[in-house]
Amino acid sequence: MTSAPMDSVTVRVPAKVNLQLAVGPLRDDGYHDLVNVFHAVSIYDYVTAVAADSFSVRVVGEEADLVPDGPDNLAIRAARALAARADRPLAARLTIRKSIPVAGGMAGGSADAAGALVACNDLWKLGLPREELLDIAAEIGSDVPFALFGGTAVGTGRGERLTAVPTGGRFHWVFALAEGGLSTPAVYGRCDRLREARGERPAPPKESPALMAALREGDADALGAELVNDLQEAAVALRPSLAATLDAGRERGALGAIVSGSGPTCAFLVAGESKADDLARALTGSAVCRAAVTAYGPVRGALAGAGGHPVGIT
Ligand SMILES: C[C@@](CO)(OP(=O)(O)O)[C@H](O)COP(=O)(O)OP(=O)(O)OC[C@H]1O[C@@H](n2ccc(N)nc2=O)[C@H](O)[C@@H]1O
Ligand SMILES: Nc1ncnc2c1ncn2[C@@H]1O[C@H](COP(=O)(O)OP(=O)(O)O)[C@@H](O)[C@H]1O
Repeated sequence: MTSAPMDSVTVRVPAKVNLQLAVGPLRDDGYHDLVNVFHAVSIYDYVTAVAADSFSVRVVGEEADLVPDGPDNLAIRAARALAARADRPLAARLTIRKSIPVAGGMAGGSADAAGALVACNDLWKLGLPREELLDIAAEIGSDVPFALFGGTAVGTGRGERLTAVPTGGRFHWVFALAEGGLSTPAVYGRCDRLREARGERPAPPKESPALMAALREGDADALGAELVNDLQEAAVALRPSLAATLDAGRERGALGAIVSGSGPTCAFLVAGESKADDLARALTGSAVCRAAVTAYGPVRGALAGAGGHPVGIT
């Protein structure tokens, strides 16, 4: 977090990829119980809050035109919820600088909500503690608490109840960005229907011990083999071209290839930085994606600088 001048606060918030996304049965409230292993990666949105007499939001960046600038914007909802919790007027000028792909399965909207919470908490000098910010975050969306938390963490319940996961070292990634997004509820819905059609009754989701061991040991080969996403089949059913994107990464030596969350971004785990550069170059020149970018994880969440981040993560 940087604060210059005094009445302006900028917060950097990371994207996520899901290393394990185990989806349980549909609950009565319309959500699914999950074991959601989140991993924060070095693709960032920046949220700036500036002191003002009224409230306004500006979104800038490559896909800014795809982001709602009204009450549906998750950052606006977050700022509003924070002001209500603190019983103070909603007054600030927010600027959201986007690099996280929109509706890409990398939780960019959640990142902006987390950024707005931390930036406004600081700008308004509310001093709300980490636990209270996490609580407000969970009201905004299932993925928002993790954008505050960062690092690598297991989310249970809807994905909002977090426990940090220890990791050994840094993992290198390539993300193949797609043209156009996928709707998260539509992907969950397709997952349910595919299961119903097969007569499947999903078991309660369980953490993968092999994945946890690979993370602890910093073993990228083992991690690549253990990546799993229960939403992948549904995302590919809705966007069949993703099968070729995943294949393209596998054929070019990725240690693991997976749809990120509800997609359509595809994530490739690779053996190091230079392999990431090579794969990103190869995918960028191919027809299987709009663009490919490199990143590493784990990185800190939006609470970094507010005393909330796990130690030892950049
Ligand atoms: C799939 C995941 C994986 O991390 O993220 P994305 O890949 O979209 O970023 C998340 O579960 C998305 O979390 P988020 O985008 O915050 O979802 P929410 O706003 O809470 O819910 C949007 C909708 O997704 C579905 N949903 C979400 C979470 C959950 N545990 N079960 C669900 O069924 C519900 O249909 C819900 O109405
Ligand atoms: N600040 C925001 N940035 C991006 N999308 C947002 C934002 N606020 C609300 N949205 C809405 O949330 C939807 C999902 O966006 P996003 O969080 O980027 O993707 P995903 O849920 O796939 O990770 C978008 O289609 C958009 O309409």
